[in-house]
Amino acid sequence: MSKLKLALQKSGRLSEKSLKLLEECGIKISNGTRKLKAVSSNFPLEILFLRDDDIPQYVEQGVADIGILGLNEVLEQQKQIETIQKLGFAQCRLSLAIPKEEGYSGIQYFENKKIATSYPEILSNYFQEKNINAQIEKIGGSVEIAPGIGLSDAIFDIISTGSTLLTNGLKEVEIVVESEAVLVSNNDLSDDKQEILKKLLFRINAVKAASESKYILLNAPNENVEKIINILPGMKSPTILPLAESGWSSIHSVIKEDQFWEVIEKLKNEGAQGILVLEIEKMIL
Ligand SMILES: Nc1ncnc2c1ncn2[C@@H]1O[C@H](COP(=O)(O)OP(=O)(O)OP(=O)(O)O)[C@@H](O)[C@H]1O
Ligand SMILES: O=P(O)(O)OC[C@H]1O[C@H](OP(=O)(O)OP(=O)(O)O)[C@H](O)[C@@H]1O
Ligand SMILES: [Mg+2]
Repeated sequence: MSKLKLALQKSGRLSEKSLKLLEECGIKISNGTRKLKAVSSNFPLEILFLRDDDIPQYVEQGVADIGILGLNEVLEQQKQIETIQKLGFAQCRLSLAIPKEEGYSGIQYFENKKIATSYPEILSNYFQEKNINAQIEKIGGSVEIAPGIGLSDAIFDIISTGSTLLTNGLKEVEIVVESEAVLVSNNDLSDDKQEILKKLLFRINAVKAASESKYILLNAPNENVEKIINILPGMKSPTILPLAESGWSSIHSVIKEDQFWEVIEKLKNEGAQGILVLEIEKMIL
């Protein structure tokens, strides 16, 4: 039976979380992660550990069938591969940043300026779109240091917390790309490999949905149940069970992580008590 070949970053920002995702999908990797190749003992998957920059090329050529890497790298390399799923980790953005003491009134600032970046393709496309003529200086890393040493006027690089910018006396002025880890695939997978990919995606989606949601239980006086149900979005509709104490009900539902605090606030205002919030391990929609 054929195996699906998955390329992961060998070591770096994506490695640990990529392996954790596989683990949460119930996929065991038998011979450790130190080697450059590993196989799963309970899923038809073979794993190749590579530099993340090499993944698009290997997936395009079919050396690997699928891969996990940052959307930023996928967009920069423009290979003939398909981006099939956002994975919800390694969130960052590709932004333009300038020395913090400089005034900034808009994208025209960059006209005739020199910008250091490891993402020249994305940046030159962006400037072309905005009709800006600028000089792009490609460098491999430590981009934030470039203005400070007189190599460039500005930078275009990855920002997450902004602390690297701060340390180097820079400020973010334009967000160009919002990025996160994605799953990419070769364009011509065989039918049996597509079947395996479908099974893998089913598991990934269950893990992802669960991590984006919480299970909520609360008690409420019966006369407020109607109002509370309207606040809870839920998967279908909430479960309502009578409490031993008459006139009270227990309500169970699922809420989205990003609506969480707002929903809790409203529930309390409608008389909800004993609110419990639980992690969900897997969620099959
Ligand atoms: N500060 C950050 N916060 C969140 N995600 C980040 C951050 N920095 C980078 N990333 C994401 O993680 C990916 C890998 O980053 P990393 O720094 O490990 O890459 P690398 O140095 O190119 O590694 P490699 O040695 O494999 O080529 C980036 O392409 C980006 O998508
Ligand atoms: O906004 P921040 O949270 O400070 O993150 C941004 C920094 O993170 C990445 O570098 P990383 O720390 O991975 O080191 P690297 O330059 O060796 O890749 C990126 O290249 C930025 O320099
Ligand atoms: Mg790299």
